[in-house]
Amino acid sequence: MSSTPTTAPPASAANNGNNIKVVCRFRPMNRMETEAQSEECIEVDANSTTVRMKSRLTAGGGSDAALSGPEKDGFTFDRVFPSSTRQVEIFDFGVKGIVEDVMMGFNGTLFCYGQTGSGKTFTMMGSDIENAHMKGLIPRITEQIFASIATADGNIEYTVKVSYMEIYMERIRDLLAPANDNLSIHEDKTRGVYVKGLTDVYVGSEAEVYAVMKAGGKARAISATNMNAESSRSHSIFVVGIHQRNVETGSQKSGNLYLVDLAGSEKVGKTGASGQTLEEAKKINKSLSALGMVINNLTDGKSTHVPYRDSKLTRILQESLGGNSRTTLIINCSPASFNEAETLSTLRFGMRAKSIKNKARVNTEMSPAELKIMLSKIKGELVFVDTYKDALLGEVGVWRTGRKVDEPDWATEEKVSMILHAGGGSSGATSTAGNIQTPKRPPSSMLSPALTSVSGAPSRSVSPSVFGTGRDTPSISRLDLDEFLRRENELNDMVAEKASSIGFTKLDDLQQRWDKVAQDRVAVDIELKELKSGQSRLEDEARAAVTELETARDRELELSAELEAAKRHIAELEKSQAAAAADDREKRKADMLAEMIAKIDVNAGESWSSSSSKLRGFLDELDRSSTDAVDYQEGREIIRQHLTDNQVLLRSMQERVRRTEEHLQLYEQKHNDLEHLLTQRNTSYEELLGTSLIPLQQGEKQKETNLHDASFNAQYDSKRGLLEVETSALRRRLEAKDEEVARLEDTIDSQAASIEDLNRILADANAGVQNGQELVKMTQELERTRRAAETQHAEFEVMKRNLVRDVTDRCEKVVELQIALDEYKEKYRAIARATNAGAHTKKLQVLEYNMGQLHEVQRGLVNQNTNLKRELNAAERKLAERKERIINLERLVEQSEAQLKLREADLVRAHRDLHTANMYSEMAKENRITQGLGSRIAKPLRGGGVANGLPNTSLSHPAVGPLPVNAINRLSDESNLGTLTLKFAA
Ligand SMILES: Nc1ncnc2c1ncn2[C@@H]1O[C@H](COP(=O)(O)OP(=O)(O)OP(=O)(O)O)[C@@H](O)[C@H]1O
Repeated sequence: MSSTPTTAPPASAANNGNNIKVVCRFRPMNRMETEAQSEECIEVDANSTTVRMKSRLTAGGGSDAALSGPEKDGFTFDRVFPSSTRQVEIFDFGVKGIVEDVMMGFNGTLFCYGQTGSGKTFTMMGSDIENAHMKGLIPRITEQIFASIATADGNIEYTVKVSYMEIYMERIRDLLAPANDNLSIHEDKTRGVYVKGLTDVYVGSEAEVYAVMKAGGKARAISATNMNAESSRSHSIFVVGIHQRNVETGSQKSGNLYLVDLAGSEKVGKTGASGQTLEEAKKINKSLSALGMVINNLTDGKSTHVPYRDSKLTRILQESLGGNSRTTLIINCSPASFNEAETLSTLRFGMRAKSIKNKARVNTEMSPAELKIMLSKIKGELVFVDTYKDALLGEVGVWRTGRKVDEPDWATEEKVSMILHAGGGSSGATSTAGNIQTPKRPPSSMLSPALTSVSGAPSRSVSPSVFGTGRDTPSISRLDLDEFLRRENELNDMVAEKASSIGFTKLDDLQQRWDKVAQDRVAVDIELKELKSGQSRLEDEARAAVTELETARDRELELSAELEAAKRHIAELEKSQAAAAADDREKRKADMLAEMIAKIDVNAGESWSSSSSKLRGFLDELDRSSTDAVDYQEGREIIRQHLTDNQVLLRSMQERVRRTEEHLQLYEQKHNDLEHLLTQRNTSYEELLGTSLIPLQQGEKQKETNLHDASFNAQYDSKRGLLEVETSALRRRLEAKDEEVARLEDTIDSQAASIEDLNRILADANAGVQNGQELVKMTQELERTRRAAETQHAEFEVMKRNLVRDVTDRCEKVVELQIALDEYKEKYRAIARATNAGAHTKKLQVLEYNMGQLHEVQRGLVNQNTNLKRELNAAERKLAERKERIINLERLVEQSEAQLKLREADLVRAHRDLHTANMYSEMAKENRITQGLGSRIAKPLRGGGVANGLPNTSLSHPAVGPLPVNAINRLSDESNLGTLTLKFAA
């Protein structure tokens, strides 16, 4: 029986032609996106077919003008489902039609594409198969299939089989027999592309399908990434094959439904993939780019080659993309701005895929009767064509001989048809299935004008599943094609065998590596322990050093404070010493001055004061004598006495005047000397000027002379200025002295005058003792004298004060000099004392030395600490490397263990299969098959509807009788299959 695809339009193609149906689904924002405070970056149109990106990321420049195509107008799909969409809505819109098509004998594909964590698995499987709301598309598809069977024509017998595989790291793994992890892809004319050796499990109910799904799901490669706690690391493909046979006519149809959950494309930076997950990510991204390339080449209208063979995924999906399949693509996206770039890329992928055109056909196999009818029909057509051709050739032959064929004799289809009917030939239309007649060619005499026989049969079109697109190898002949496919399959087998044998050899290697790894691990553990103890020792040392350092720092701080206090104390002492010294200095100065002045007054001051006081006493007495009646005799004695005193005073004054005059003379002398010196200088200058003029007149060395002259003049001027200043100062002092002398002379004169007056008064007193009137006169005279004496006294006081001030100034200077000398002496003594290192200095020195020592210790400790830290870092680095190595080794060990477990499971399963097979072969031999058919045995289900289309509540098995419920118990013991809802008639 041959399979003949027919070209009836599929149910789901009503609105969509043969294009792939693309729906877009957005999931709700997840926790990571909410935490990143992402915003919704998309907006869906009211008609739910177009989605726009809100941001300007969609174009390079960002302005609206820079945008074009879908980036500007939005991405339009068959339907866009927002985040709030329920699973059932997706199913109703995107999937139901495909299942109907598959039930009609079409191939169907449903696949989910999108970035990692975008909800592909959620869409395909759902979060809970048993939850009516949360279950995904595959469970719903399963339900629909069995529901369809339940309502199908009772003459139709269905068999449903499922298989489950994944493409992990570019290897095809049978999820129902995970040990088969490197299956090869084959292709032949009738089956198209298929995976050789993939386990098929016949199922009779949804529960059985779920059990298979669960069993296979457990074997899937899943890892946790930053983006998804359960990220699929492989492309999974669940295949449901539905075969139907009309028990009356014997015609058969079959459709395969591919349910593909692609692994998510991922940016490794975001997912944080490393090590194994990084390798997986690379393979995933590679196969997804191959998928992208296939879609590009299918849709760009230019490419002549579609690279299906570039990856296992595209090779398996070859029929689904541009081939014999009804296909729905669900693109899953995140609505969050956090994943904007990925969403945009997914939308672009969906847009491209939308323009892929498929050529879906019903895969039907006719019954022998139908084939016979068709054969006879074709044969009749063949006879007609041959006859018509012969007639035409005959006519052509006539024309070629140059004769004419009249129009009524021209060969036409009608005539040929009439001739055939007249001759009893059949076009096949009259044949029946039971009585097929081969149409006979009419005798050539019936054909005009001459017939020649040329025969040929139309060739079968090339298998659409392989070359349906006419793109891959358009010119290849059928024989070449068969040879090519045969060879390719052989090679694929060889490759798979080789890979498996390598796998087994690897097992031994792995065992050895495991042993080595275990040994390494022990060594590493020991090393690790040593390192850890070394690390803790270092840490202890570091801690001790830190404590020591801290103590040293504290001590240093204490000492610093002590030093500061000592310095402060010294400064205060110095300050108070300086203040005391200043006080002392002032005091000493005052004392010395007083002493000096006292010395000076001993001679002059005292005599002046006593003379002054005596004079005052005399004057007082005079006053008294003017009022009281005084004894003239006594008065005369007193006056004489005063006179004598005054004469003594006068002599001393005269002596002083003489000394002053000597001084003056000395000054005069000095002045004259200076004047003389000045004159001499002037003379020498003039001489010099005279001698200097001669070379000037000679006109030679004019310049040097001028310069010399100028410098000489400058020197001279400055000297002269100095001398003049000195001279004028001397002059001023001379004048001051002159004035002083003049004043003294005046005083002396006035004193002399007063003495003369006194003498005269005395004489008068002596002469006119007896005359009272004379006494009065004398009193008046005395009064005058007294006043004059008072004036003199006052002047004398002024002079005395001036002299005293002058002397005091000089003494002050002397004293200051002496004090300075004393201070210098003291300093000298202090320096001497300092060189002897006094106790205080010693203490300071000790402190400073201690400080220096402490600094040294601190520096040492800091260095030690740095070294310790460096060592610690190195140790930690080493430790981290060891840890990483251990982790790698452990990972290797885990992988080896997993491989071993798989191999073991495989072995156990093989044993069990062998056992079961033996058992069934025994049972078959004894013709005692009553129950326990393995799930690899077909379990035909009869359509639940009656032939006239009315529903029938029982499904029947035509031959075997009641089918076992536990057909797939082998796959999942724990699955609660329940009782089959479909009945199988005996
Ligand atoms: N429409 C949705 N409603 C609610 N939760 C969803 C939806 N879509 C996805 N999720 C949740 O998001 C998480 C990731 O989804 P899922 O595992 O299906 O992503 P994925 O695309 O298959 O990722 P990967 O490619 O990494 O396998 C899951 O916890 C899932 O339950």
